[in-house]
Amino acid sequence: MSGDDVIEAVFEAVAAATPEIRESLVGRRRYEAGENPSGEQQLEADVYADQLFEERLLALDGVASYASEEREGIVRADGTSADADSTKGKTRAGSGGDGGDGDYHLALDPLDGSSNVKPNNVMGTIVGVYDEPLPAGGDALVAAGYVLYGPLTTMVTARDGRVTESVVHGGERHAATADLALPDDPTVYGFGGRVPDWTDEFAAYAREVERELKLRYGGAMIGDVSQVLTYGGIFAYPGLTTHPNGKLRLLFEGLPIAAIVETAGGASTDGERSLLERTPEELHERTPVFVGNREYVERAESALSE
Ligand SMILES: O=P(O)(O)OC[C@H]1O[C@](O)(COP(=O)(O)O)[C@@H](O)[C@@H]1O
Ligand SMILES: [Mg+2]
Ligand SMILES: [Mg+2]
Repeated sequence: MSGDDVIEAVFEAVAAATPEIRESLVGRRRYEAGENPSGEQQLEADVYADQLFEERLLALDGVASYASEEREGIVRADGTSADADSTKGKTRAGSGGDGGDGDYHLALDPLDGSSNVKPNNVMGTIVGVYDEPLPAGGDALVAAGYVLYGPLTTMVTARDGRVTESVVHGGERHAATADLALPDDPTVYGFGGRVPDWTDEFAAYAREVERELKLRYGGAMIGDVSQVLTYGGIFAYPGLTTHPNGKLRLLFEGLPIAAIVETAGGASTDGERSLLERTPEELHERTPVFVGNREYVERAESALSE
């Protein structure tokens, strides 16, 4: 199986699981299941989606391992697992012992914005396809995609320098926009974190942006980034005075979303450099995230360096 075929099979399997994910929410909307490795409350829906994707994706030829925001360690296709500590600071040479025959390693946020399930607002699924054992960096990210569970189910994928949006119906993708690009005249912004926890530098930047763009913030990164991809603008979950690395996870959220936005002609930063230049030291490492039109990303970088 060629690399392209494996990536296609991964996206196809993610799309095929979406009717079951939507259906699963009916009975799993309110029940809390524990905490994830980042110390956040998990819903039963988070756990269900994680298990479903693990099962479906590890069954694909060419997939060596699976990691997700909802579990501590990595599961390999050969049935072995590695805990998060044993992956810390690992050397990235070769893939021997990292999952058997497959060349691809998947990092998923099974349900992004799952706190939106209770109020019945949008949420997503994020997938990053890496050609090195996890935790790998932007240079090893060969494809990325997300599903948005909104009034429609849509899927956006980035690979080979192109971003495609599809409508998913009955678990199958129907191409809607073959070459998605960020609009040149940005109109929306969405910033996460409590305003009192913003740094002075970020607050000053936010004041400027507020005067130029209109607020669109829904509490699921995928929904907020979809606003930016559609209308142009900037999404940020900045470092906070209380949490300098913000909330979002580099491997599961920051890198795939940066790859999608950059491929669509936009830019990303952690405040200092493109997220795609980063390699996480740890599986669940957090990072500030800024994605959107280049002008707004560059202005964020200069505001934060003051
Ligand atoms: O509730 P807040 O602080 O606004 O945080 C919202 C952010 O948290 C997230 O929900 C975190 O993702 P998960 O739901 O996958 O943990 C992002 O999607 C979103 O951008
Ligand atoms: Mg998330
Ligand atoms: Mg999640």
